[in-house]
Amino acid sequence: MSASCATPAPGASLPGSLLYDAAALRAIEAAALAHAGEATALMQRAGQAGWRTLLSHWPQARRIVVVCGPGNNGGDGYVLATQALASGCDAVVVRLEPHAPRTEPSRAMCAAFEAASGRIEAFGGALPPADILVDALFGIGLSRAPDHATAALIDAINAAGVPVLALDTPSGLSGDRGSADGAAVRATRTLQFLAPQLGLQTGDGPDHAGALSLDVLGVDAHCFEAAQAQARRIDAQDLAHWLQPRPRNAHKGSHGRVLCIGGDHGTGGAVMLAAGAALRAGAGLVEVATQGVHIAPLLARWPEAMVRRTDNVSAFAGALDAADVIALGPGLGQGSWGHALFDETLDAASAADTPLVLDADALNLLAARPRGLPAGAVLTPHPGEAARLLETDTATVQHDRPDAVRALAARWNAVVVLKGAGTLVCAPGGLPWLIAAGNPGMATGGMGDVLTGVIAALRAQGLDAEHAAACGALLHAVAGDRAARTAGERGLLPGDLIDVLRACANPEPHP
Ligand SMILES: NC(=O)C1=CN([C@@H]2O[C@H](COP(=O)(O)OP(=O)(O)OC[C@H]3O[C@@H](n4cnc5c(N)ncnc54)[C@H](O)[C@@H]3O)[C@@H](O)[C@H]2O)[C@@H](O)CC1
Ligand SMILES: Nc1ncnc2c1ncn2[C@@H]1O[C@H](COP(=O)(O)OP(=O)(O)O)[C@@H](O)[C@H]1O
Ligand SMILES: [K+]
Repeated sequence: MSASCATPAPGASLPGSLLYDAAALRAIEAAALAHAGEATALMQRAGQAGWRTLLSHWPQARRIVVVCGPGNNGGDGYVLATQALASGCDAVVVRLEPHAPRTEPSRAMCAAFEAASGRIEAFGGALPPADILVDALFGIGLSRAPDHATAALIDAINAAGVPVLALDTPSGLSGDRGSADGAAVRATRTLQFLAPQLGLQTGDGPDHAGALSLDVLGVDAHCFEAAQAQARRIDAQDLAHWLQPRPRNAHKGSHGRVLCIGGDHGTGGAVMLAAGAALRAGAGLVEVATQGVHIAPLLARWPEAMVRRTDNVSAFAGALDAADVIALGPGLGQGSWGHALFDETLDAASAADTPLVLDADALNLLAARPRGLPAGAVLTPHPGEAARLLETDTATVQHDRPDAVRALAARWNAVVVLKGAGTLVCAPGGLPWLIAAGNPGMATGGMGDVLTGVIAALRAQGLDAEHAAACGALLHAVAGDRAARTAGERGLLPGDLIDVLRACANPEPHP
């Protein structure tokens, strides 16, 4: 195979930044306390950072209502409320009766607030009038679903119709998993402390966390060495890491040959989308094996593609042999035609060690008839397909997306792209990648087919399976964002992404 995109050498620096879970944050906190001493000092810094964030985003706010919980997250809230009072604002703390402070530092911060004549109100079903609400109910110490009374308080925050600034975590959301077991605050902005949490950026995380800020609370960089990262976050800036300018001496053979297989009767568009995306993402040659009826429309749209009619399987054996990468699944269906192509393709790819990208019905067929995959296969399930591949249900996958993607990669010994808000990409035993791009306009039929073509094209251009999947999911999401910028998210079509793929696949090189 060719190499017009290069996988970084082992040991080379990787793009992006690290994301953590609560256990890692506790480890950072412990390291920080071992050096900086007082827990109250960190809490002071957290509350002050909260106040600075509030002032910079809502400088006009005068009536500030801080909802405090029983732990140290509540302690941060008392510090913020005390700062607000000192700045001449009207600051009120609201809490549930059982949520009086339970930790030493939060008791001290509550006492300081009261000593500054701060007012504490018990929540009786309605919140006082406010210009902004501060959510200091629970942070990383959330240990169970909120009970009835707490859920009523969270509902009141969400119904208040004013901006909500969450401290550390939107209360009720798991910052580890990106899901909530019950009521959860929907914040306008979340100020994270010490290090960013993975759960705020995948699944339900983005809808609950809103915009994200981070304050490292002045903690020394070496304290982060104690923490085990949970994911590596990449965004549009990171595309240039993989998509560097091509060598001037390149030829079409340098960029690999992709074979897209799929498109049973009624779903021919899927394989056309995959093929078009593979072309626009830079594959040197794209061949399509599909039902004969789709060939004319396919060539009308993509005359650059080569086509193979596969009314019977033996008709495309030569294409299987010639391919550098095979993308199997878009529009494949689960009928006898799809079954036969699935078996034939997996047999051929296993015998020749040809890289595979499996999507859609190829994943459903795989789940129904499990078999080993050739090394370096990429699977691109949405949560429903992921559930079938894990023999569970979609809700269980979405309840803990980081766990699901790791389990899928281990179960199938393949690189897995778990699609949806905050797409996660994981190689067996590896650190997942979090794709910090994409938008709900992409929740339209056919978007996944485009992703399949993009990943296959990058694989054909020389990236290894993990990097082709990570870079491909990122490129696809960045194209989705670029296409949405022109006319909005609603009505965004897979073809709109293909139209902008080329512009996104040629980023300015980093200086
Ligand atoms: N990690 C750090 O270094 C720092 C932590 N700070 C703050 O401290 C927070 C963590 O503090 P804690 O460990 O005290 O945890 P939290 O304040 O997040 O919550 C734990 C408390 O809430 C209770 N609780 C948990 N789930 C509940 C539920 N569903 N219903 C009712 N009660 C529930 C627990 O029993 C415990 O009393 C962080 O999120 C952050 O806001 C900051 O003060 C500064 C530094
Ligand atoms: N809310 C969202 N935020 C970001 N990306 C999304 C969102 N919804 C869908 N997408 C992306 O759009 C694509 C949809 O793929 P898929 O569900 O397989 O669609 P289809 O099977 O119709 O082609 C995936 O890449 C997914 O990550
Ligand atoms: K909170």
